[in-house]
Amino acid sequence: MHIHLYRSSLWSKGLQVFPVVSTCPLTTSILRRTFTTTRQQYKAVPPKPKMSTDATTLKGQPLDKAAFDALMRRRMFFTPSFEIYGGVSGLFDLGPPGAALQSNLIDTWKKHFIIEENMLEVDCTVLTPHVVLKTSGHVDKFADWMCKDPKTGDILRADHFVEDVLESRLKGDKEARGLETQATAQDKDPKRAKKKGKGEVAVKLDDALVQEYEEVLAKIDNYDGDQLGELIKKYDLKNPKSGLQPSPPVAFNLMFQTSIGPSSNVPSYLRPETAQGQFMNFAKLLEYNMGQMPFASASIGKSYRNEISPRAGLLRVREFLMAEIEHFVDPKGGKKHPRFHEVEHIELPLLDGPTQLAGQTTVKKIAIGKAVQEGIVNNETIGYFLARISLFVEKIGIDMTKIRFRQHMANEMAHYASDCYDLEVKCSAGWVECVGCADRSAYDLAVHTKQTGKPLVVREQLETPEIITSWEVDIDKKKFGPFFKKNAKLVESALEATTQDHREQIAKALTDTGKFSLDVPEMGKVEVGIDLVKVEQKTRTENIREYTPNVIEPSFGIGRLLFALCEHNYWTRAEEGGEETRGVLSFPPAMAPTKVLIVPLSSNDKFVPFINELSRKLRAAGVSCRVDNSSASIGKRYARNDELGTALAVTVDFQTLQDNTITLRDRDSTRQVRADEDKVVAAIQAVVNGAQTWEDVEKSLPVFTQQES
Ligand SMILES: Nc1ncnc2c1ncn2[C@@H]1O[C@H](COP(=O)(O)OP(=O)(O)OP(=O)(O)O)[C@@H](O)[C@H]1O
Repeated sequence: MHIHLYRSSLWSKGLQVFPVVSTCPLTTSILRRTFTTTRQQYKAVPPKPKMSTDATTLKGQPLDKAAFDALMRRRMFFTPSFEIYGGVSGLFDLGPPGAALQSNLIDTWKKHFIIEENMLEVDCTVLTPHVVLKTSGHVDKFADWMCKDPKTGDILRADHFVEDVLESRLKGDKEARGLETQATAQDKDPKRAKKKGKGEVAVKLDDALVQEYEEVLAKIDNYDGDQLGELIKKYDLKNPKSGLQPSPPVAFNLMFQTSIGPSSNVPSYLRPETAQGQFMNFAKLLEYNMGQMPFASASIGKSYRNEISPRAGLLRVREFLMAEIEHFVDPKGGKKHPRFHEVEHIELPLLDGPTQLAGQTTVKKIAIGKAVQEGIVNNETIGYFLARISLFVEKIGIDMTKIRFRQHMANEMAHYASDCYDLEVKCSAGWVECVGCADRSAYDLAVHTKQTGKPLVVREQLETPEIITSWEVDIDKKKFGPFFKKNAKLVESALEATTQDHREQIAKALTDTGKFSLDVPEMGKVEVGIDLVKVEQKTRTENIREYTPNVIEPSFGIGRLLFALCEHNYWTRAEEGGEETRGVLSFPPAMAPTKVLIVPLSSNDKFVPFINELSRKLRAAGVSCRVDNSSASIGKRYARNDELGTALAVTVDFQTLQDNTITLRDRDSTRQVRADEDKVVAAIQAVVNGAQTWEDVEKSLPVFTQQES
């Protein structure tokens, strides 16, 4: 979650733009596992210690990252795009289970947000003209800091570079201290122990320096380019590849530029977020909503960012799916939310800005109602969405002990935002921002209104009329038109878009000098005389209140959630006393890529009509199923599907042909029940739609015991 800092801290700075091309074929490692075992013998076992990392699996085992990654590739959850040509860094395709998991995630998202909150879903274009993104500030300011290795030419994202080197030094310090303790305990010379470390990796640091590094890392998102440059110099941070300090950080704009049409004269970009399309349609959406406020629009679609250093699989890529909500709210009255009372009791793990500024990462568990009351969260609407985000990630199966809501620090926050909390999820790659939830204030609607002269505002009938005093622009059309000729409309639009403060300044300039200077976006500075325009303060009675709504924006990265979901639901089991372990992905049934595996005992033709009929019934019930009639043993077929996260398995055997009974197996416990086909189909439906758990099924249908080998 480093981009916001640099992007936001660049809002007021000039940028240099560097093209970055990076290709990096991804290696594929495949772990083959074979086993024969019985269902009673399965149990969670830790993987071989040499492969362990700090991260843990669903069952608290140390995460065997290599085995997890191999499973993701082997079962084709996702795969590098264009791999037969060597791949392109930061581009991935989803395979069948990954695509199905993504569909289920989106489906749950739509139900949880769009349907539950009556949001207005839109689907806007990816291609976005230059003027839109220039106005929104992205052309000038949507950038990260990058530096270059003077010898190897490596392009490094500056904050990642600082972070990586400091973390590696801290790791080395820990190792050196560990070795020292070990050596002291064994009454050996600690210096000898230290030598066991590799270069920088096992060097003991001063206690004060350790504290300094930890403080820098705690607020790594809070530094701008100059400050990152200073850190590189101060701590003499070197690229391990060359042993040299990289060049001072410069800003790199992350948008992909293109042009629309054959003449290439309409510059445009691939959108870096879906939000702008929603803002473009604000006035029509408000009308569609019959002028009623508050309301929210929502959009699911691809966004594109030319990331400096894509890494960690799906976590930082150059093309990704976003699900974004723009909730439009009246800024008057503290941005209350009509349904806040429904969520105010929900406790959320919050890491607020002041805690981070103090160099700490302590999370406070606090009811969202209290957090809003105490001002830890700025307003009810943002609080409401934080709670709803938390309920959503719980529903899809994220491990709730591995989440936190981290507030942006003042420097990190975009200048238009009054508050911003990210949902961060702990993965093997550390804490990863999966959802941003920002209060974008009136910024976007106001800048687009100013640029286009189209009022993106709400007009509200007032119960009691208001007496308003305001600065009004009075144009002498007879002189104005002939004076500005074809540019008259442009100058008039720029005048109409001026704020009250600006008009007051114009009035003063007219009184003092008889003229004023006006910025017209398409023309630059234009001088206007008092003979053409007057600006005076007038008083009127208003029956209508006009305001620009504020926007609260929950913004979800679907790929990051998908990856976190896989990691959090992964664990391994093995036969008792055996060496072999196998992966299981324990997704909640509603998220499972395939709900049911159908396994005929053998390839005997007699099973075919029954299997066809069972598949038809399951499909008719809206339950996805796959038949595995391969020649592998039943145990192997189950194992393959445990790795795919398939929630349930039905076995069809010779007894089925006699009495129409089938067995139903639960992926997580490997336990089975046996009952009449219709009863099993009903149980499957109940488990998949969340009406029953496996325990409920075992209470209502006879338990069945059989070997899985
Ligand atoms: N390069 C990326 N790859 C995958 N997902 C991304 C990427 N950039 C952003 N996202 C997702 O989109 C969401 C909203 O985008 P936002 O602009 O808030 O991210 P960000 O703060 O720029 O992220 P980061 O700081 O990690 O680059 C993020 O929470 C994240 O889930």
